[in-house]
Amino acid sequence: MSQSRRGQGPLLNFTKMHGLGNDFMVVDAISQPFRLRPDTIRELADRHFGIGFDQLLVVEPPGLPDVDFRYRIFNSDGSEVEQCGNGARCFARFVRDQRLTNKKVIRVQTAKGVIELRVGRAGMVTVDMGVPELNPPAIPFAADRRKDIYTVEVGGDTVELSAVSMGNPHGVLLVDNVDTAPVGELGPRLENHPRFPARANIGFLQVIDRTHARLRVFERGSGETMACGSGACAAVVAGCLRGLLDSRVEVELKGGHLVIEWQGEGSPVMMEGPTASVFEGQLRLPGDPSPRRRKSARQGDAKSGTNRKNHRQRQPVTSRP
Ligand SMILES: N[C@H](CCC[C@H](N)C(=O)O)C(=O)O
Repeated sequence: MSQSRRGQGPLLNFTKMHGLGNDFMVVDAISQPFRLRPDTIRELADRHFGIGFDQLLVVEPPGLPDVDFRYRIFNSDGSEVEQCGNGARCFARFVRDQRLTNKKVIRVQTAKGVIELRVGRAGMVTVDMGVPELNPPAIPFAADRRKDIYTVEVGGDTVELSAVSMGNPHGVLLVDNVDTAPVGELGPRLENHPRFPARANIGFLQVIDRTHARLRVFERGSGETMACGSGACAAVVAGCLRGLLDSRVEVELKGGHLVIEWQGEGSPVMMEGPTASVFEGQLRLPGDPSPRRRKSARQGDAKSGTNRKNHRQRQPVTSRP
């Protein structure tokens, strides 16, 4: 955290967790006030100057009658997103470790719908990731009609990919060998391709046989990660649509294996995998302006709007009242 931003604010308790090396800072925003600006999230995500994580996961009180918690997800670039599969498994373990619930079936509200987390033995968690969305406008992906395989022009090359939403957008390419796939070169170009107006997570899928696959994912807002749960789900959907995979697939990612099941269109994708809790920490957040400065700022605002720039500052991320 930059020297000038060193915290004078409140202490924030957090837990560092991962799902197959896809790592998270997890915050209970029920038992403690939570307020982080996107630029602070970026600083905390830095693996040299901050805590270091792929995503920040926030536990909030439920916003709907039939759910247990609200689940918010922020990429390391500070962007808030709709879904994180590996994070959902860690979320389930976190809320039980923190005694926020003793349920083994936990319903959580995400930005794109409700998902169900089932806690198993030895840190294993199964997630009902919901029904994949294949209609281009809902992904979102620019196409005149829905196809199983799209042709996309990128930087003078033509690639074929499938487009799937698991609540978050994914493009999935078929490759002969993930070890030699152009993840670093094609990943960022497709992540930011204009046909993905909300950007996208880009999966590179190698089919071993009808029940085994290998996958690397260049994630939207975080770059290549050791594993991507929603990416594994999207990749199995894409492989099934292409007639290459059966309904139950073991997906090998850099950080380990997930089991993905999908019975076909209209049915939910089920993901099973491990969770790990690494350490607990405390962080002193950047202080707000001192009461005196804050008062003068208010006066400034009240007086002449001289602090108008303050109104333009991007709103901090705060837990819902
Ligand atoms: N980068 C993703 C969010 C995290 C997804 C991934 N970590 C997972 O396990 O699903 C996005 O912007 O949609």
